[in-house]
Amino acid sequence: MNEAATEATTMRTDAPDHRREAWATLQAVRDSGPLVHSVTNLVVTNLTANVLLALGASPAMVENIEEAGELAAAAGALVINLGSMSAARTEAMHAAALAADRAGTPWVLDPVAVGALSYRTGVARELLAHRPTAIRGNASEIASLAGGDGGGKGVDSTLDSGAVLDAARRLARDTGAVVAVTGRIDRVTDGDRTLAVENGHVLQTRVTGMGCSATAVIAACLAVSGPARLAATAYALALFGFSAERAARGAEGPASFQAGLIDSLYGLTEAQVLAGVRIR
Ligand SMILES: Nc1ncnc2c1ncn2[C@@H]1O[C@H](COP(=O)(O)OP(=O)(O)OP(=O)(O)O)[C@@H](O)[C@H]1O
Ligand SMILES: Cc1ncsc1CCO
Ligand SMILES: [Mg+2]
Repeated sequence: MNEAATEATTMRTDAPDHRREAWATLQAVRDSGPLVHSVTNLVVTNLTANVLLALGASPAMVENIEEAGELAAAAGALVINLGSMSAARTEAMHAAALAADRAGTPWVLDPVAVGALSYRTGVARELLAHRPTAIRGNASEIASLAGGDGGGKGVDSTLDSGAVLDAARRLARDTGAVVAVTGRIDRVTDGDRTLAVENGHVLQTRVTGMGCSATAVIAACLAVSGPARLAATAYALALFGFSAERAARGAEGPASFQAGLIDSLYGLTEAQVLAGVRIR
């Protein structure tokens, strides 16, 4: 065998089979039904709970200071989403993230509109002290959280995910978190390795809370994944994006698309995942 052929064989042998692993991750969520605790925003709470149920996880939205830490310690994973802020929610976010870190509960930060609004930008930076397992945001949010000028229009991005890859890698190295930048192509990095997830549909930009729901799916996958956190984050985004592609085929517009996405996640089969997941 010549050198090039040997290398190709080695690469094939060493490369994880992302499609099979993505299916195994979905099966693990369905089998174990992890409890996913969310401190999230007022817009997306119901959608996020229904996405998690369709996936096979068990959602609980608890955001009062008296209970947030207790649940975070007991849960399989935690989401902290900055979409709706108040002094009381900030306190509950800190209590939940602190408890998760102490208990070893994987937790995911969704830095909604960070960069666009200064109060929550400060809160997001403080929350990093509780060592998030993953951070998922759009390109403007991730660039801003990494310390740059990310722009942003309220909760929407004004940048492309590919344009902020260096910032994402830096944020991952600085925090120890897996960083996922979503957009047409999702980029997932641990600061060293980077995966690109090519699943998704443009209709996702016409329904609120698609990013927030993607964050919750990441949390559910991290609850069952063990140490392979970079891959689990990419699988979550691929499963969610592929479900969106399937839903878009039968949709008449954003409303039927949203309903179809929940149905599509619920019904995903092994054959569909093996044919549809696109990660490189
Ligand atoms: N142009 C696009 N084509 C395909 N998929 C997309 C596109 N834009 C976003 N997505 C997908 O939509 C989901 C949400 O990503 P997005 O970056 O829009 O999040 P977000 O801005 O945080 O959303 P929100 O704040 O409304 O929850 C991801 O799964 C992503 O892959
Ligand atoms: C529209 C909106 N406003 C605050 S949070 C949210 C949901 C999408 O991030
Ligand atoms: Mg968002």
